[in-house]
Amino acid sequence: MASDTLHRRGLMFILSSPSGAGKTTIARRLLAEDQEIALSVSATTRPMRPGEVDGKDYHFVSQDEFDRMVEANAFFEWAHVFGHSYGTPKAHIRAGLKEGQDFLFDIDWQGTQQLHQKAQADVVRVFILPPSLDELRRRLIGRATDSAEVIAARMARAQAEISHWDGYDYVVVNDDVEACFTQVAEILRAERMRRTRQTGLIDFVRELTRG
Ligand SMILES: Nc1nc2c(ncn2[C@@H]2O[C@H](COP(=O)(O)OP(=O)(O)O)[C@@H](O)[C@H]2O)c(=O)[nH]1
Ligand SMILES: Nc1ncnc2c1ncn2[C@@H]1O[C@H](COP(=O)(O)OP(=O)(O)O)[C@@H](O)[C@H]1O
Repeated sequence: MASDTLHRRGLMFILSSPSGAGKTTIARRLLAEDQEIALSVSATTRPMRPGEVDGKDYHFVSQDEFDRMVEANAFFEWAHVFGHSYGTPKAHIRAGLKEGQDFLFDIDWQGTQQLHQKAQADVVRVFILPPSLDELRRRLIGRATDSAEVIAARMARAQAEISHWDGYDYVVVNDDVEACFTQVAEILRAERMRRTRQTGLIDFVRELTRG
């Protein structure tokens, strides 16, 4: 058996950042260019933004529906962010990981801590920083999806979110988007090669060294 065809477990690739630093941009690009990773589509109670698609970017649900999912233990983790509820549905993820499917999670630091506690060996945590707070504000304004109040609230939260940077395995500054994307893609590539994920390696090495 060639070593590059060995079976491996899927990994949980988490991207977090202060709002506006560019994680959605990087995540969409990764999903478009890498056929082996699928988005973990979160449920949220926040209103849909122009350009977003229900079921693709998020499952947009009412607060009642969200509360029912919490009751039914349907989430891996969930948290309140900017006055709305966000949660990672369990469905498909566990089975997918076993079959070698990688999942991308665009979740905040609270969700990252919870996933890491539950599935440490499968989790890779990447934090994206903006080059400056001024540039972060420019990006939030330039994105033109939020009111002035919402932008102010996101800016007010930015420093608190950045303070969680040391709870991540990798930290990447998104100054030039191409350079940032390349770094994130390289992290993913290297993490896939980790010995502990190569579940077929034990048999391969046994075969290799027999006799
Ligand atoms: N804990 C947790 N956080 C989430 C989840 N889905 C999204 N988030 C986070 O919620 C925050 C707000 O997301 P969003 O409303 O899409 O705005 P964004 O900051 O512009 O991406 C971001 O930090 C997301 O990473 C989830 O399922 N769980
Ligand atoms: N490296 C970059 N340079 C300039 N603008 C960027 C860069 N990365 C992302 N943006 C822009 O900044 C805005 C916020 O990015 P987005 O991906 O929505 O951030 P987040 O998901 O972290 O809130 C978007 O309009 C996006 O096009």
